[in-house]
Amino acid sequence: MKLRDLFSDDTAITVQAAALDVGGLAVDSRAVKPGDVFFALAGAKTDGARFVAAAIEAGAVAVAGDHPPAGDLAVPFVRLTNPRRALALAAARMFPQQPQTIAAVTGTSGKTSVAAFTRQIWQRLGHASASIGTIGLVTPTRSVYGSLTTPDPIALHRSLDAIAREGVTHLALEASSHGLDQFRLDGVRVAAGGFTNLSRDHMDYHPDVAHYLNAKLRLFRDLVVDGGAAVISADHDCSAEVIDAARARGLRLISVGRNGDAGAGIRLIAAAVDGFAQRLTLDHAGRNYQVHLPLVGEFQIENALVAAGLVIGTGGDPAAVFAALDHLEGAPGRLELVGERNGAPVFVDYAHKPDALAKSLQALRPYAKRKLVVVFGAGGDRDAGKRPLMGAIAAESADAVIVTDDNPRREDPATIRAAILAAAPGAREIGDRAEAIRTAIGELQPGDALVIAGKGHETGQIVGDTVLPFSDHEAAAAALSASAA
Ligand SMILES: CC(=O)N[C@H]1[C@@H](OP(=O)(O)OP(=O)(O)OC[C@H]2O[C@@H](n3ccc(=O)[nH]c3=O)[C@H](O)[C@@H]2O)O[C@H](CO)[C@@H](O)[C@@H]1O[C@H](C)C(=O)N[C@@H](C)C(=O)N[C@H](CCC(=O)O)C(=O)O
Ligand SMILES: Nc1ncnc2c1ncn2[C@@H]1O[C@H](COP(=O)(O)OP(=O)(O)OP(=O)(O)O)[C@@H](O)[C@H]1O
Ligand SMILES: N[C@H](CCC[C@H](N)C(=O)O)C(=O)O
Ligand SMILES: [Mg+2]
Repeated sequence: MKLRDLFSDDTAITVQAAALDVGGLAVDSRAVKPGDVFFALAGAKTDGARFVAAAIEAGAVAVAGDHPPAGDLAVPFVRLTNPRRALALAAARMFPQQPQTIAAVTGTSGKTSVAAFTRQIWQRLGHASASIGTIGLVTPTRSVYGSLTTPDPIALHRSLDAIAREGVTHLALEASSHGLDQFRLDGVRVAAGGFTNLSRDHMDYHPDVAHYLNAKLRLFRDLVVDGGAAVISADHDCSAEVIDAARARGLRLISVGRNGDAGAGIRLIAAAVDGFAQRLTLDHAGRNYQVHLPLVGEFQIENALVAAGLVIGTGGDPAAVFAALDHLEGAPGRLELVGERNGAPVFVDYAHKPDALAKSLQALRPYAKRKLVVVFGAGGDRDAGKRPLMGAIAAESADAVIVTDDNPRREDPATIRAAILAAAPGAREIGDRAEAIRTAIGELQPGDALVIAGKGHETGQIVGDTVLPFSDHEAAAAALSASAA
């Protein structure tokens, strides 16, 4: 590919540079291969411009960025006003194939679940379907774990091209606020955007909630294609603002939930817990549908309806879509029932932020006739403000609380636990997560319910820079079999 072909026509490039052959794109000097264009990006920790010499040394044939690096440059420099966006658009040109139908979902909680549900519904409707997000890339034939919820644009466009060539026609993507803010999804042809909810998260990255919401609104303002669909949960304080953003673009609005529009949207008329499932009555386009949703947790109704809306908004037959909800499987580690002791159910959940923890405990209350027990912690090198909030929520909504470690990273784990414990009177402290899980399971009595929150699908405990193998699923299984012996 020629350098010229990577950029929009209004990008100034000398005639000589325009004809350069380009082999690939790189944002990290350590990943540059001979023939690559190096994008020097100013980041949260450092400035890519500092690594231009290293990139050229590694074989970069051109450098792109918003300011030329100091000193003489041995290769052409392409000046860009928005290098992160230009990078994503260049990646879309370098990896041109995409699944025909792409839906993206944002919101503080529920993205992974909605992406998984959307993939499952499409699959049941007969489409080769994939999802990309926190649990990685999942296609009909393979599952590949990735470290980011929304991958960097080079990795993302490479994956889109690869799965399209493998025959995947439908893709559900998670759009994180970091991903939207950093233009990681630009260049993706998004046919439908989904929005679940907004609560406190990532306050270590976004200066305030307005900035956080604005990042999420980029999905509707900038990314969904003209004439595309906007599927918005209508039951929250922020819903009206999101709906306004979608309307301003003239997108086809599908509002869902108790306040959803029963015409174009999906209105939840009634919901009742039925064992580890829920019975729903829905109205859509003048018809009434009965659904048996095989999932625990009221919040999963929101996720299922957003997913249904995304499939309907991209052409799915409503009756087939609602019938497919009866077969949904939860994403791994999202209020997943992993076993029971003395008749008390044990769940693994990914609640690692205040609202998710509140919703998770609220969802499990009907299953705890005696004590609702929670084991959780909070991540190091992440928003410290959420720690006391989560402590207070646990103390208020659970009957027994064990505070433990959850990826302390470079922070002192005891300090993190202390911040939670200060707001959770009566809570016990057991730093070692396996021991905390063993203790909680060992104490379960008939009528209790336990949720082990915060790590969900994760398979490691990050201590310092080391990832120690750890899985709540395995720790719970070991404790359950030990207590049964
Ligand atoms: C804070 C953040 O989001 N950082 C992302 C951002 O990095 P950055 O540009 O700020 O990085 P930086 O370290 O300041 O470096 C600046 C530039 O110098 C380059 N560099 C640096 C060192 C070097 O030797 N050579 C070199 O070229 C870097 O590659 C980078 O381009 O852009 C990178 C490329 O896209 C991302 O990999 C990186 O994600 C980091 C690893 C991260 O941990 N992000 C998390 C917080 C994140 O994005 N999370 C969200 C939400 C999760 C959720 O709630 O579900 C996600 O989507 O996963
Ligand atoms: N619609 C919802 N409303 C409130 N809480 C939810 C909702 N959906 C899921 N949760 C809670 O949030 C946790 C994470 O759910 P999920 O992984 O689907 O969301 P996510 O937005 O992808 O989260 P993350 O940003 O951490 O990847 C669940 O385990 C549950 O505790
Ligand atoms: N994507 C989120 C996941 C947090 C999961 C939790 N287990 C933690 O480590 O805090 C983050 O990186 O902030
Ligand atoms: Mg996720």
